[in-house]
Amino acid sequence: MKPSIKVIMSGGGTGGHIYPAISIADEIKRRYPKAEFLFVGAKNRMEMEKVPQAGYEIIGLDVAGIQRSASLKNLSFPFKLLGSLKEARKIMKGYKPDVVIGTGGFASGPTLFVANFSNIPTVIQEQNSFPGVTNKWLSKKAKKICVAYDGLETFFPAEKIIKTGNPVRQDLISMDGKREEAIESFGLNPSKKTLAVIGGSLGSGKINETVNRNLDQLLDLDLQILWQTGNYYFEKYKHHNDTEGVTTLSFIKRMDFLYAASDFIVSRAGAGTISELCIVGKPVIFIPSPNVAEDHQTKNALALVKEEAAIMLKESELEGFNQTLTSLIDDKKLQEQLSENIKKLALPNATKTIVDEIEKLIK
Ligand SMILES: CC(=O)N[C@H]1[C@@H](OP(=O)(O)OP(=O)(O)OC[C@H]2O[C@@H](n3ccc(=O)[nH]c3=O)[C@H](O)[C@@H]2O)O[C@H](CO)[C@@H](O)[C@@H]1O
Repeated sequence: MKPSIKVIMSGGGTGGHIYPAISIADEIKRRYPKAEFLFVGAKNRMEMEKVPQAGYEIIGLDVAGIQRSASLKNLSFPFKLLGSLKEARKIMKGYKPDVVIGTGGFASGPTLFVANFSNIPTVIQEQNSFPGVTNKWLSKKAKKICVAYDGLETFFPAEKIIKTGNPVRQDLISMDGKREEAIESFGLNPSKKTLAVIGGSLGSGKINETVNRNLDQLLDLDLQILWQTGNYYFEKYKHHNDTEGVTTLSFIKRMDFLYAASDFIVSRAGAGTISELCIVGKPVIFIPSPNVAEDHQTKNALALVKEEAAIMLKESELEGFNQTLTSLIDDKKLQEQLSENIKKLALPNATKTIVDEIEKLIK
C-alpha cells in the first residue's frame, strides 16, 4: 500500500504557473491515491478560480509582485511580503507537508522560502529559458530544479538541475483524431484553413490590436480566424463574432480543440504554450511579450527559432505581420519544415519525469 503523503503546491498569477502545478498534482494523485494536497496561491488571482475547478483546495496569500514601472503600489510591497511570509509559516506549521513544489508566480516565493527555512524538501519547476530573480534565489536551498530548456546552469546550481520539460495536460498530449470534433465545436467551416490566435492565459492587447488592424487582409487570404482575446479584452473584440469567418473567445477551456482545429498559429511565447505547441506540431509565428521579467518570452521563442522550428516577430516588427503570415501560408515547404522541427523539441513525458524526481525525495 502506498503511504499517504502531504504535498503543498505553490504557483499562480497566470495559467503558465497554474497548469503545471495541477498536472503535477494529478500525476502524484494517480501514483498515491491517498495523497493530500494544499495549493497556496495569491488572493484575487486566476489560481483562486482554476485550482478549485480542478478539484483541489487552495489558500490565497495576500501577496503581490513588484511593479516593473515606478508605482505607488510598490510602497506596500515590503509589508505584504512580511505578511505573506507570516501566513506561509502558519500554513507550513499547521499542514506539515512532506514536500513543497513551486511552479512560479507571486505566492511561490514566500511559500518556498518558508519551506526551505523549515527544512522541508522543495522542488522548483522552472518553465522558462530564463528564470526570474525569485527562482534563482530559491534555487540555492531547493533540492531539485526541473527545467525545460538547456543552459540553465548559468542561473541554478548545476547538480540540482534536471531537464524534464514543462508539464502538459494529458488531453493536449493525445491529439490524434480530434480535428473534426474540434472544428464542429467552434462552429468552423471544415473546408477552410484556420488561423488560431493565442494571447496567452491573460490574452494580449498587442496581438489583439494587430489582428484587428489586419482583419480584412487576413480574411482576403481565404482563412477563418479562431481568436482567443483573453478575458480582459473580450468586450472590445467580441463584436467580430458577427463577422463572417471570425470566431472570438475570451478564454478557451479545450485548448486541445483549438490546436486540433488550427492550420497556422500566431501566439505569445509563454513557456507552457510553447511546450504544448511542440507536441501539437503546427506552423507557428511567435510574438513574444516584451513586458515580462528579463524579456524571457523572446528567449523562449529564440530557442525554437534557432532550431528552425518557429518564426518570431518582435512587437517592434509588427508592421510586417501580414507579410510574414502570407509568406508562411504560401510556402508549403516552410510549413512542413517548421512542423517537423518543432515536433522534435517536444518533451511529452515531462510530468511523469518530474514526479519521478519528487518520489525520490519523499521516499
Ligand atoms: C504575461 C505573463 O506573465 N506571461 C507568462 C505566463 O504566461 P501564460 O500564463 O500565458 O502561460 P503559458 O503560455 O506558459 O501557458 C498558458 C496556459 O494557459 C492555457 N490556456 C491559455 C489560453 C486559454 O484561453 N486557455 C488556456 O487553457 C494554455 O493551454 C497553457 O497551458 O507564464 C509563462 C510560464 O511561466 C511565461 O512564460 C509567460 O511569460
